[in-house]
Amino acid sequence: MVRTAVAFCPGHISGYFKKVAGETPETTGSLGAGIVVDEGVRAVASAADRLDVVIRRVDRNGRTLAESVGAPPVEYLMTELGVAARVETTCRLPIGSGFGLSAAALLASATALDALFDLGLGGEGIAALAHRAEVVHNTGLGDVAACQGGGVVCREGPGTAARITRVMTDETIYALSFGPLPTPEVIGSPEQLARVAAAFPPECPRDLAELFAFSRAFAEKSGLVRPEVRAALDACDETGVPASMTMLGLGVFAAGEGAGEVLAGFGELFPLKVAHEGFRLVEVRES
Ligand SMILES: Nc1ncnc2c1ncn2[C@@H]1O[C@H](COP(=O)(O)OP(=O)(O)OP(=O)(O)O)[C@@H](O)[C@H]1O
Ligand SMILES: CC(C)(CO)[C@@H](O)C(=O)[O-]
Repeated sequence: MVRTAVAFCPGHISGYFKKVAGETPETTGSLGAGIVVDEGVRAVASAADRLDVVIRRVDRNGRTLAESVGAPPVEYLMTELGVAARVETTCRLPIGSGFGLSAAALLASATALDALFDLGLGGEGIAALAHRAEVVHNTGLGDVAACQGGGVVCREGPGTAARITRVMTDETIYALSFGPLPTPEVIGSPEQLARVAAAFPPECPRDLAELFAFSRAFAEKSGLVRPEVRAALDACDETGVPASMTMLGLGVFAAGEGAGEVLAGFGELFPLKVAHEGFRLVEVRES
């Protein structure tokens, strides 16, 4: 009999953020706001005699578009937990493009490993471990905290135990990606982080409209907007579509009437719904 555990975690589009450097990974993270979206990462874990991670990106029909082996943050989870497993992750959205997939992969993988080995971590323990893995590997700051639940989220403190407010909406979010913007290059640069901090809006958005307004002002002031993103943002401005840049990726997210039509002209469009819940166990099966 082979026992496998399956878990899922939604992705997170960060609209704006400010790094908070604490004494420990647990007290390090970010303040900011974004949208937890219904596309994310599915992880399947099964016991193995060595650490084995396979990453798959698939199309809408489940056909494999790309596959790679190895993921240091996920391997870190297993080392910290003292377990060996094969973890296969699957996602539809592009990795490294501002959809928070490293965090989603960590939360889904940790949830699956916890269930596979009956570790009894609990939701808070899983989130704390995943957050530590992100911070240690410089692959994110606030996405794990955000993906503990759904909604339009505002994080008011660093780490997974800080205050987070969530506003639900049924609006469709349209996103597209022109390619990756390596997260470590930005959050590992004191100069870039200083510009980000100077651009940070201190208040939480009360609704989706304010999230776009605050995010766009942040994107412009932070100096992170690249030419390909600029062109798509200009097109949205011309048609009155609220839009901003996905942090941290070369991408755009928008909503409202005409958003899909405007962005479709720039590349592969990802229509997304706002997730109503965060990471979760899907099933444990013996076969
Ligand atoms: N789907 C995945 N499955 C397993 N590991 C992943 C996955 N996505 C990312 N990772 C791991 O996290 C590392 C950093 O990913 P990265 O932060 O660039 O992606 P992202 O989170 O999608 O981007 P962003 O932080 O801009 O939202 C990758 O090099 C990989 O090791
Ligand atoms: C730094 C970041 C934008 C990377 O996705 C995100 O982790 C956040 O909002 O803290």
